[in-house]
Amino acid sequence: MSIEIPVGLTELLQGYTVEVLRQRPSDLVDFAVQYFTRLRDTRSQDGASAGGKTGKGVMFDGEPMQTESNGDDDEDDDSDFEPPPPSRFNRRVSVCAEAFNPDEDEEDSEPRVVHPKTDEQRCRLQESCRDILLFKTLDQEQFSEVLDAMFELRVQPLEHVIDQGDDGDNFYVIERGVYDIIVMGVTVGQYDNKGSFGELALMYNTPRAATIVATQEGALWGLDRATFRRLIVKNNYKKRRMYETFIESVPLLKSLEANERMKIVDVCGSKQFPDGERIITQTKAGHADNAEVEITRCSRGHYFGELALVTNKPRAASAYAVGDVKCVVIDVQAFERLLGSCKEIMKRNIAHYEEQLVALFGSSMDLRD
Ligand SMILES: Nc1ncnc2c1ncn2[C@@H]1O[C@@H]2COP(=O)(O)O[C@H]2[C@H]1O
Repeated sequence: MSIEIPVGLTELLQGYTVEVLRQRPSDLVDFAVQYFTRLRDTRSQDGASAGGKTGKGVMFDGEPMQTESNGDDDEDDDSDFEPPPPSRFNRRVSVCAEAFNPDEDEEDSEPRVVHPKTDEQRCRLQESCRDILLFKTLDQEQFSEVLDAMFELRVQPLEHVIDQGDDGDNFYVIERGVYDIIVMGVTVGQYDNKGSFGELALMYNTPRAATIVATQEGALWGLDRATFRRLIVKNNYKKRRMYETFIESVPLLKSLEANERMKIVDVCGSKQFPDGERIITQTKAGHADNAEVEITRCSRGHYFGELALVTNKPRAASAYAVGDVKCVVIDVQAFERLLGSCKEIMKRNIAHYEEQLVALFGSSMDLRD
């Protein structure tokens, strides 16, 4: 007898299973009722079918859980010096739950992975990696090792680069193409010709937290799990120590749990700007004569750049470095994922911005969403 599996059943059950593994509910049936009710409500609200677009709302309200090792060591066996580009169709399949402890990581003993590249490829790769925050704390030698290990990947429209629930095989940097981010069947965001994804499963040894689908033909650079862990995750460990005290002192982040703050450290990078350099550029029409007027000055522990992300509107002001400036930066997807609970605090600040504008210009701009 042949049994036909209905389209979508596997993804549906996989989504549920991933959430169970992440949240470990005490009652699986109650949890299933909540999970599927929420899924149905979200879909009917958005009027979208599975994978349909819903704008920028974030469904992901908890980070993947870090679990203890099950002692089941199924690491990739990357013993070749020049391995063929890892296949997207030959993925790690078991749910891996190793504990995160870079100091005990045995991957240090693995040989270096090198995918030879032409000069032209290396140029394109370097350009794509220029603004990748996770690479910002690498020293020159480590960065060069990362570039050596990366491999080129062409993707076709509708191709799933990552499926939610899978084990993490690679980290990806976008060279070009637009990619949907889908969580539990709902599109929660999009990468548009820049950025990177696929770090969470490799950092925390958890199943993939989202599905990533190419909406058009595109090009990516992949970095294998072993190299990612050996260089990026280990470096992040040091980064945690470096930024811990600073992040703890930022008033906005005080409402977060300590482990939530550490996740911000994991994905943040630092950027330096010389005196006078423009850090963000106003893209929203300003006041009548368009002359630039200083509204305020930010100093250590303050934040800026959040308004456009909270309101989904163009940048309402420019920011310039006064003296040499070092900023801690996170990208928009991490902002959505990790700072959701701080958004209310940020929104409260909008009233303050509006008051500043009224004081300066006699009227405010429409800053709200
Ligand atoms: N809201 C989101 N929830 C989960 N993952 C996201 C989200 N936005 C972007 N991603 C990326 O999607 C990737 C899916 O694989 P990973 O879980 O390894 O890492 C994830 C993140 O890099």
